[in-house]
Amino acid sequence: MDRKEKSLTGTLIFTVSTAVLGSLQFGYGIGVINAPQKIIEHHYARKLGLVIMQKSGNMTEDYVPSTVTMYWSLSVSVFSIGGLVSSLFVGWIADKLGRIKATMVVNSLAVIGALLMGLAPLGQAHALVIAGRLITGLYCGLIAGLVPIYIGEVSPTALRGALGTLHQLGIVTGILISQVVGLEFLLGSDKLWPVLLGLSGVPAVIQTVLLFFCPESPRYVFINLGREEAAKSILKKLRGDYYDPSKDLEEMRREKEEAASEKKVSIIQLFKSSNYRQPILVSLVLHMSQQFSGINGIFYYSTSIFTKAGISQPIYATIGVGAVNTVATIVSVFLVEKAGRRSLYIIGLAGMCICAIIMTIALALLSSHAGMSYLCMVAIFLFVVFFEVGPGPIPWFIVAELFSQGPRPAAMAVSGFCNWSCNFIIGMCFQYIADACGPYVFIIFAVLLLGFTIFTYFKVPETKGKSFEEISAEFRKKKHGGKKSTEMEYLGTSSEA
Ligand SMILES: OC[C@H]1O[C@](O)(CO)[C@@H](O)[C@@H]1O
Repeated sequence: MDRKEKSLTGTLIFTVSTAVLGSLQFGYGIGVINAPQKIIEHHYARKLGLVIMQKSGNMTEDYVPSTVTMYWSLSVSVFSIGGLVSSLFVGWIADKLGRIKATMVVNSLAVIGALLMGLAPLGQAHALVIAGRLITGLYCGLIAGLVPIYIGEVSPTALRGALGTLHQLGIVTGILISQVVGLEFLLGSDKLWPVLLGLSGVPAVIQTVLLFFCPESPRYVFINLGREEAAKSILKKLRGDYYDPSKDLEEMRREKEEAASEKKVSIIQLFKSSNYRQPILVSLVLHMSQQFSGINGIFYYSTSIFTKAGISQPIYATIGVGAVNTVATIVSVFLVEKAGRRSLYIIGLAGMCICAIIMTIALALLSSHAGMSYLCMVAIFLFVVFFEVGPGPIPWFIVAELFSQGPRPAAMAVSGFCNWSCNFIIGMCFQYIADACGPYVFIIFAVLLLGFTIFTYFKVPETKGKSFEEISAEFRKKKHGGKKSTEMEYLGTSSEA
């Protein structure tokens, strides 16, 4: 491997750090709504003129009227609906405006959403928060696709996985920040919750300013716009003055020629063409496995799971989950270029499967055996660690690796849509399944995780350290010469880089 290919230049670090401000905001949007639930529900009730305290005997008890619960549920879930809808437009906006301008335009949604939520107490709070969450969701659906596309296209091959993992690191850091600042004695109070929700627009403003100093994706400039000289000077900026970009340019030139015969690939063509059938299947199953691993069962309901498991300070245990999640993702940044995507994915899923079984045993024996609450807590922490080893970060960037410039944006859109849909399903159903299955809820995820592990073993290719061209060349070779055909045949000639 060319040593220079691995070197991180100041411009590359600056560019990728600017991009992941979008991921940070996505994470903040996921996490921010958990802690202040009670406080905001009370605010809605007061504004709506509904009584929220009830006297029972000598005690005054909390009572949340069903209208308030309905508005609250909507405030939470409308975010995913926004993400689900907008994720389908990622490809269109990324190609229409380019990666940088698209991100700038999309940032305006983040600011509008934040303003609506931050100013909610001045009007009909519930309506403004719901509208703000919807617009923030629309923003997140787009940014969750734009960031990995852009990072994948500016990164050198040898660092594509490590830098791609930074998207997930941004997400988990955003979740952790929102958990901490959402504590009641910080911003999760009756007075400051609008600031807590409104803060979500700040990274978008900072990012928009910084983006003026970031180069456009060289692949977009060359392959989509046909400006070879401009792409060359961007590559020199990103890789350093002494870097010889001829190899990259040659690779892009071939990809451009292919793209010319291939034309733009729409979402429908992605499903129709047999060339894309296998990679789109792998992409969708990976995103499904990320969400149906049950990770958000933990993230959305950890406080109630910890309470059931008998942990005394559940809120802090939840923040502990956020912290462990962040540390594990940092470790993953360093592992992904060493161990490879495929092996980390298999280890991650299999590890989560074992943890889900341990969690089930611990929850089932909770009342009869001392110490089970600690076993349960350890299993939850390890479940999260295994998630961030592979299933957390990899689906976001491997889709960009499995497709060339033509179908990449459409593939990202469909995969993002799949991720949001599965996330929404878990968010809506987990509590009902947990109520129905009691301590056995995680058995369902253990079974799914086993299935996903087997699928990964047989179907997911290794992409570490390979250029798009190398990947497809290797598989063409295997297709024609090897005894055993491999799953990578599907990259086919027309989807090559
Ligand atoms: O770190 C956990 C978080 O990561 C995601 O899967 C995104 O990659 C979220 O859905 C989840 O809340």
